[in-house]
Amino acid sequence: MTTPNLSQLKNQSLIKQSSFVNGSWLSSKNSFDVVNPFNNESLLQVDDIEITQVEDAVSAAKSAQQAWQSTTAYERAAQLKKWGELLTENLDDLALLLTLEQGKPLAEARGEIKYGISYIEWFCEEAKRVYGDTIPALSNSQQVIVTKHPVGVVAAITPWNFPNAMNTRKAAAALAAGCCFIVKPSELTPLSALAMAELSLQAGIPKGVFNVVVGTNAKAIGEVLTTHADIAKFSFTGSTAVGKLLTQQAASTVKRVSMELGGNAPFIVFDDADLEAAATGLIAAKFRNAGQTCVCANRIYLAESIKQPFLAIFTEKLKQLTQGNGLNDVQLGPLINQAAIDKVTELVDTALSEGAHIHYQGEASATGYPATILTNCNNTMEIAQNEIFGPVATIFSFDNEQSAINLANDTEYGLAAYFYSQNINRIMRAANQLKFGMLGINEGIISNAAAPFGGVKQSGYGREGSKVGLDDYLETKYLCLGNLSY
Ligand SMILES: NC(=O)c1ccc[n+]([C@@H]2O[C@H](COP(=O)([O-])OP(=O)(O)OC[C@H]3O[C@@H](n4cnc5c(N)ncnc54)[C@H](O)[C@@H]3O)[C@@H](O)[C@H]2O)c1
Ligand SMILES: N[C@@H](CC=O)C(=O)O
Repeated sequence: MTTPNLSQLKNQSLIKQSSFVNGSWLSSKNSFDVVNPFNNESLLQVDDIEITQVEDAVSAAKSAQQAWQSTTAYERAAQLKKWGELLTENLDDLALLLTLEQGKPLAEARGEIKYGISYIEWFCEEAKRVYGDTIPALSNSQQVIVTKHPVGVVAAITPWNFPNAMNTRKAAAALAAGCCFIVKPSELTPLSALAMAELSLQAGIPKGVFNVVVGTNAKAIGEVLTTHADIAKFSFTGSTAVGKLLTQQAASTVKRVSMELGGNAPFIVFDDADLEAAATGLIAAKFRNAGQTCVCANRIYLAESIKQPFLAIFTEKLKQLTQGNGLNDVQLGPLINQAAIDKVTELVDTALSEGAHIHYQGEASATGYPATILTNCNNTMEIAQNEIFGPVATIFSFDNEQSAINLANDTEYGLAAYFYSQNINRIMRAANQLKFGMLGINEGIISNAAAPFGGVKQSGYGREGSKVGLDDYLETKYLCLGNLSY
């Protein structure tokens, strides 16, 4: 077994132990441990930011805002490009750091870093495409022009499950639009964000433009970031429960708000599906990051007529996945911490008491949860209405197309949904009726910087990535020029 250790990083300058504000590394009185989820050992102690230092970060971003928004889109794009290139040069180290603090297998960590970089690459191009409008006027003596402007300082809070990409997806859009940015990553995975800050410094991004505040007092830090009058926009990725609270807080100063929240994705296999392709898609959609992904399949609806053959193929594929230390050749890493294991255990135990059966269960490492298939599930079970966030596939069945769609929509969430069918008419009927922001149709992996990522219902609002991804960071101004004579 490989011994997890930060000393394995080739570029030791990526290992940072304190918040990054105004181009400098802050020190504070208290510190906290960043723990490797595979063995629960401390990787590093990181300074726990003081609240006055979070306020300093806001002041730094505010001071840098005018100069940053006065740069041309081409200048901002060049700086972002350099940042992205440095992330690429350090891809191996960033992936190792990510696996050490988050646990996902190294191959997935590499994939996440590339995915994170793809947002930087995308937004440095989109920066050059912030267009306005001219609109036909009400009279010949008028000209009507619409211009776009950065909203101002942006603050963000991000989760532990994608410690790189959830930061670049927001930061690259904000910086490209001309907004200075402060992010509070999860206290469970601050090291990836701090390594990104070091590379922003090396890329020459001016001080105050990109700031990272790390600390354990999420509530107090969150209060500053959601209520400070000098922050114009707040962007959150995390659970729906915390998102609701932060939305309320941000209302006190009427901030622009984006919410990328939890999901409860249905995965429907219709009777005309290619079963082999559907089982491969389900392995990807369910077991990516050991099931700890907002778009992970959470409820698997199988047409009664294909249930047994599909389960046979799916179970065989699942048996091939190995679990353990993400630094070794495994497909399933640990869960993030004991609380996550306890939550999955409780959901499974409750489902069993409500009538579910264990169809398959693999072996788990001490800090993982075994890959599990539960059959005989129904929508009234607690496990059907909650994000499992673990490697547990819950199997439901249906007898006709409309009931599958109705069951899939029977959730307060609306992030992603998946379905497999080879009938184009059915595909269009289902696509039109499913109430989700993103659909994987005969596809289990939908992440793409060029596509609009986001949900409906209690999965939030706003879209990240794509040609609309800059909109949340821009104000629209209407200019009505009158009394013209020409
Ligand atoms: N929709 C998306 O794009 C997307 C992407 C990734 C994760 N998620 C969701 O994130 C959740 C998993 O992440 P998590 O467990 O880190 O979520 P979480 O909501 O517990 O925490 C997210 C962030 O919020 C902070 N936080 C927690 N309580 C806070 C408070 N009272 N005030 C201010 N900040 C607070 C945490 O420190 C962390 O940085 C899942 O629900 C998942 O679906 C959604
Ligand atoms: N997996 C998502 C992030 C949510 O967890 C993505 O692909 O962007």
